[in-house]
Amino acid sequence: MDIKYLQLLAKEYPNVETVASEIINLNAITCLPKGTELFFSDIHGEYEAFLYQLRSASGEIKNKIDQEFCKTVTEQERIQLSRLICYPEQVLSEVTFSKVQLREWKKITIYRLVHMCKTVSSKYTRSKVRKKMPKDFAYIFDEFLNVTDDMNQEYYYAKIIDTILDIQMEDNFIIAICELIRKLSVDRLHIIGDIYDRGPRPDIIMEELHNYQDVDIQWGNHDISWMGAAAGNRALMANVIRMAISYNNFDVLEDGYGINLRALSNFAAETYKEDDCKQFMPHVHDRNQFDPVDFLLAAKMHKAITIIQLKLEGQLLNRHPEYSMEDRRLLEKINIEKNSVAIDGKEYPLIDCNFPTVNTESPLELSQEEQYLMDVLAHSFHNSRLLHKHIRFLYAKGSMYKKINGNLLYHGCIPMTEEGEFYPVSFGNKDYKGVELLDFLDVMVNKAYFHWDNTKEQEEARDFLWYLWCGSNSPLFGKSKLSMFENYFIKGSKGKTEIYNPYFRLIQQEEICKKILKEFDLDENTSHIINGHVPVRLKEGESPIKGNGRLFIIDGGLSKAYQPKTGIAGYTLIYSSRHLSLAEHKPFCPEKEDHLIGCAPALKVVETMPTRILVGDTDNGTIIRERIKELRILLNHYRDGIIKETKQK
Ligand SMILES: O=P(O)(O)OC[C@H]1O[C@](O)(COP(=O)(O)O)[C@@H](O)[C@@H]1O
Ligand SMILES: [Mn+2]
Repeated sequence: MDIKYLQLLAKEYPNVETVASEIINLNAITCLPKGTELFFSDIHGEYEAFLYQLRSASGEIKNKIDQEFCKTVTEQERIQLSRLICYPEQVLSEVTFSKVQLREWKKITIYRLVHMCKTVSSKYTRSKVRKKMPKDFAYIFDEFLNVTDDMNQEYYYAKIIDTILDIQMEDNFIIAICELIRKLSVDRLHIIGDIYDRGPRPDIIMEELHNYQDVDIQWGNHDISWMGAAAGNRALMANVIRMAISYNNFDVLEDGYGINLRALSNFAAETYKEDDCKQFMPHVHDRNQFDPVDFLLAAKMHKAITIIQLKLEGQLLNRHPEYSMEDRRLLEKINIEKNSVAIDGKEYPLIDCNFPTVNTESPLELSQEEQYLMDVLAHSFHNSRLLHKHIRFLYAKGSMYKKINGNLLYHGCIPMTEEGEFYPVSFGNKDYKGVELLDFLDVMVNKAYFHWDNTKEQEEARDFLWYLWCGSNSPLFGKSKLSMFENYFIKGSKGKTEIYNPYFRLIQQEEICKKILKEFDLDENTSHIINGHVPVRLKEGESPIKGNGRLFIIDGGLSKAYQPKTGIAGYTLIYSSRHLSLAEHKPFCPEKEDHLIGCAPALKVVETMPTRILVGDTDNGTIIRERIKELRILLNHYRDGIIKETKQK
């Protein structure tokens, strides 16, 4: 081993005693049960439901409360305790007792919370628990968690609680301990893409994730679309604005990210003055808390930005014949005299033929006003601090795929041929497929945002994010086309079908799932693939479990817009030291008083581990063993006098 590396290590562990105690500590950690991992996908801006599922650890907290207190505490009180752990500020503000009763209630509540905290921390080392503790109460928590049943200790414990109440710090204490219980209930969070679009406030979700310690994200097509918009791709800027307006989500744009929509609003009101914009009515009414927008004006803005997007996409496709998507330059395929459009060789009548800004000579050219309003929007995207904070976070924690503890996570698919071979996708002069394809795309995604030199290469990478959003060979999209134009302008369902990549059919076969796992260098007999992207239509008898349990699709429709299709409100996957379970969520209805009672997910164990999984069996266990090896070498170097010890005072 490199002596220079050992000398660096010696700075952290300067003598035999410090090395020895770290070796003992690390060995002990490998024998603890592995922490619980929670998997989410396709959150789609539904911040209320997501925050509840995250804070309740997908029902795990209530289960633990039931296990601990089912014999001594009523169901009603157990529900109240779980609600308190999720939303302490709110529950504390709601309790109505007399002064004496309130003190009693708070005292008992603190005892119960401390008990819960001990239960959920039992899997971790003291040091790990300390790291998760809110700083303000760290000392008291430490005392509580390590108190024994000895009589004097009990007295000491009661004294601390009385003092907390006497000095009126109990609410702060309760809020802090609830946060600690939540943090200890989930060791690691995996987000398998699509945080953005459709639902009202993805920015609030991003803020919550930003404050979370251990999280990884696998980018979804909707996330990539926002990343591209933030990187400066104007077609994607138009796309994210169009999606937001189509769901009447002005708050995320204006209040959340400070995007200035005034130029768009003025332009739309003027240009589409005589147009009822029927095809462009937002899907949702009354959504915005801040500055609600007139519904008809929203429809006009929606149409205005859609036309701009179609122009910008056409221009982008002109720059990139290699995408082989000329057939998507649909504004050029409109026949104004006949009021029709040619798609895939067929003529379809248009249901909306009012295109006041489209110049038939050069349909893809922006009018002067459109150009101006795009400049205004681009300026906002460039300068939104919060947007860039969130996008940087997506980059820092995100990737095209992740391998972790025997699971392979990615949002959409690995493009395949009908025969089940990895589909080769050409970029430049090279073909990429399988794992190589995803690795290559990861580099491209990073280039698009982080190379600030505005070279042609970066421009290409930025345009490429648009391809990842909707290109047929994009693993994040995985469909033959995105029928945006067709959905707005063609009547009925003809010509609108988006055909899924063969992957989505082939994954029913265990052999195909095993082939993918092998491609990613994972054990084909024990590992799993976890995907999102395609809503699982439970209502129609579809199952989230594919390939004989080798693959899970956990997009069950957290997005409200998709719940009528799926019949439920999403899945989360929970991987504890004993089980892999699917939590099937019911729609989140905060307007109902007892919603948290009806809201508990149905839990289904999909795999029981042959023996309890320990930290030593995880990826982190491998890293720890490596570290122990290095520390042992350092220990020997101290003993042989090759490296000199520094004694601490
Ligand atoms: O239902 P919406 O929000 O109008 O969006 C429909 C579009 O969204 C997509 O499904 C892509 O989004 P997903 O990644 O969530 O599936 C397109 O294929 C489709 O055309
Ligand atoms: Mn998706």
